[in-house]
Amino acid sequence: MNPSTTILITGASSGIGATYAERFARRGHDLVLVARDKERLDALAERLRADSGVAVEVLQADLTQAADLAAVEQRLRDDARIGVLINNAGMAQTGAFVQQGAEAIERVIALNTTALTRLAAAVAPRLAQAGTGAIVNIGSVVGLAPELGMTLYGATKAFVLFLSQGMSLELSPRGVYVQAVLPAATRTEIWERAGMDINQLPEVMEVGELVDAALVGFDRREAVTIPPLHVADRWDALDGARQGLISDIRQANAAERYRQPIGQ
Ligand SMILES: NC(=O)C1=CN([C@@H]2O[C@H](COP(=O)(O)OP(=O)(O)OC[C@H]3O[C@@H](n4cnc5c(N)ncnc54)[C@H](OP(=O)(O)O)[C@@H]3O)[C@@H](O)[C@H]2O)C=CC1
Ligand SMILES: N[C@@H](C=O)C(=O)O
Repeated sequence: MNPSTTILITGASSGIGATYAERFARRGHDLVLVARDKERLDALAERLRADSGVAVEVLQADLTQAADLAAVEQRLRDDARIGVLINNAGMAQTGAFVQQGAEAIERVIALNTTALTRLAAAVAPRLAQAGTGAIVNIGSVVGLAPELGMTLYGATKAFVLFLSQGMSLELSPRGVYVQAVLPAATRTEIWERAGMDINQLPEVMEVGELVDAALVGFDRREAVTIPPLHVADRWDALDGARQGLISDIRQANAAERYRQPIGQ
């Protein structure tokens, strides 16, 4: 990737986003860092400028707020230097589905799906026009596993995977790389913010290991990168089975098992 490409990272004030910022700064890229906590963003920006000599701009935004989201969209549309979007900002949710209140539902969907989709949609036409660039969407293995007990959060992450796969099919022929990254439990603040104790989890990946693995997938131009999945064939088999369904599910007549017996 051209080192003059600027990378815009959402959720850059901590965890996975801050680690992406550090790694891309080391690669010599200028950065635009987006999150709500300006003090933390400023401190990170100052450190990255000093350590790596790159230009780092801070864009304070609450991506669940219309005006802030619109400002980041505008920046992605207008700034031709930005060639990569790391669509990372997200929040988790705890509790059973029946315990979710309207406000919490709105917030998690607004951040994990609406903002992510709108930012991708803001930058994609310009990248497609230029025939280059990349969009990285951070999903989660929870989006593959309703059994993990995070129904609402997992649903937003299933959305991220579907969106990324569709975007990849549409945009890769136009020169734009789209990657879905699916971490499993990773040591960041997301757990505490959602009121969960990370120490209760059996397996937790360190954030540096997660982002470095995601970047190996990025450099290989993988469409879906699942750092904790050791046997890559398992994903290939799952996705292959899904693709195998496509011709089967496009039928004009209901399947035999759904037909009413004649006379009833
Ligand atoms: N850690 C894990 O176990 C896993 C994480 N993920 C995903 O990784 C992504 C990053 O999370 P992670 O680094 O773990 O968690 P963190 O809580 O450390 O980071 C979340 C980031 O999102 C920002 N953010 C939160 N709310 C908003 C908002 N309303 N507007 C703008 N920015 C916001 C936070 O900054 P600020 O508070 O300053 O706004 C912070 O920079 C998320 O999408 C998450 O779902 C996926 C699988 C596993
Ligand atoms: N962020 C985690 C849940 O809170 C996950 O996706 O595993």
